[in-house]
Amino acid sequence: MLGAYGRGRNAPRRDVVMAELLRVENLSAGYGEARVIQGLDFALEDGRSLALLGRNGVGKTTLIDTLVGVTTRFSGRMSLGGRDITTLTPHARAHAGIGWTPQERNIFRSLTVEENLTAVAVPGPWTVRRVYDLFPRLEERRTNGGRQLSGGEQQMLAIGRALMLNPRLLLLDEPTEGLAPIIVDELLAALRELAKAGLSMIIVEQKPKKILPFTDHAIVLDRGAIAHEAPSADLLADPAALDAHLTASRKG
Ligand SMILES: Nc1ncnc2c1ncn2[C@@H]1O[C@H](COP(=O)(O)OP(=O)(O)OP(=O)(O)O)[C@@H](O)[C@H]1O
Repeated sequence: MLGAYGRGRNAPRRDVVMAELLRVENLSAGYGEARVIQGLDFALEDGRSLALLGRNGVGKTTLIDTLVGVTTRFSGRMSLGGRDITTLTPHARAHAGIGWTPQERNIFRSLTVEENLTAVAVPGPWTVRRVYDLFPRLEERRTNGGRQLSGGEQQMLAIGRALMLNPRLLLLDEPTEGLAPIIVDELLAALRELAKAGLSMIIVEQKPKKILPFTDHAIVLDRGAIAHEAPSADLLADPAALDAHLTASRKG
């Protein structure tokens, strides 16, 4: 039987199995003795992007921080490109390919924009030139110090710095939080471009409609567990169901 696109010589191969990039198994973690995320299982294919959704305080940041390696892990394992990274230090995970822009936008405030980008560079497809093409504002501000930048420019620089590490997986924690609408639009356009270019990403966001249009898959967290997961397009097509998943409280 022919698939929906048929199987002519140039028809897209819909049966190609993509390589798995990230696998998380039975992951429980938190801070000190407190368990915040519990028994999480999910995987992400290489070149795909994941929207991590959920209300305040459900554990989205804790999951990101656990992937980075800065929480207390109680159980479970994580692998990146088939390599077990569960017990690696945050530094070693960065080296293994995990890029991270935390909510606090970690940039060197005393360095210029360009120094921020070159200070962390690892050879690969992402160069200062390519970061400037993605964020033209940063090129205009290349000699400005980090503390002279607006909140939006700092966020662009934080993402640019993470890209300069040429990560295999980019983790973005609420990249548009607290920014002016025009900057939010610019940032979302850049993230859409990154997704289109096939960069693997996990993006934390409170407002799903911002990122569902360009991510592949979505997970809704509730009280530290996966309450729902679906293709982003399915959630976008059914706003009532999405709202129900976001507001529902898990029983038990
Ligand atoms: N450093 C910390 N030490 C102790 N508990 C923490 C710490 N950070 C977060 N928590 C707790 O962990 C729980 C989940 O917080 P987390 O920041 O992961 O949620 P979130 O879904 O990212 O929410 P938000 O959108 O508000 O950031 C909350 O109850 C929070 O109080």
